[in-house]
Amino acid sequence: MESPDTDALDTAVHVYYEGDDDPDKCTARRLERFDRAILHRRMNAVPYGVVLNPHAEQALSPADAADGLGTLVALDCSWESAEEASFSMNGVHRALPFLVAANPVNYGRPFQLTTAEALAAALVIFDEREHAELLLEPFRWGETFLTLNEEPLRRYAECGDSSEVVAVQEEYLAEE
Ligand SMILES: C[S@@+](CC[C@H](N)C(=O)[O-])C[C@H]1O[C@@H](n2cnc3c(N)ncnc32)[C@H](O)[C@@H]1O
Repeated sequence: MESPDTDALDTAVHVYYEGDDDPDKCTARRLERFDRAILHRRMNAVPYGVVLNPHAEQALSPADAADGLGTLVALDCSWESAEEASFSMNGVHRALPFLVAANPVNYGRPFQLTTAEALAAALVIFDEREHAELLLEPFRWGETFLTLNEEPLRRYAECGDSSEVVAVQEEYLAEE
């Protein structure tokens, strides 16, 4: 698999890597290996951006693309250590709306996405579908994530702000 032409990608993808999860299953390390994301092992090296934080009060929307100065940040750690206090990076913190995981560990489970799935979802919401496809290319289940969430992702990407995203999300939650 070739490295992507990074000049063609708009949003820069960064990950703060805590390294407490199973290294063989870790999606952040695979993103780094295939030049899909930049990993940081020190918190003070993480750039300012939109921080994907499941504890954030506000849902991610297309309106956040400009606030993050073209930078997306995820925290790669185990779910056990992903408590609120771990998300101390500087930036605009946002939670992803209802989406389901496609990875074999959590297939079909809502909200608890891998780092790669979360970053790809944010890119689609920021209208960077091709970038999301490239990011997920190194994963067997990558395309499945986009197919499984095709409709909600398209609808979230059409929203104007966070409250519209939450209104769309309510429809999916009501079906659960
Ligand atoms: C807790 S780590 C788990 C990583 C997993 N070990 C892996 O290999 O991908 C997943 C990260 O993806 C992002 N993420 C996942 N689900 C999210 C959601 N619903 N809202 C916001 N960010 C989310 C967060 O940055 C979170 O810390």
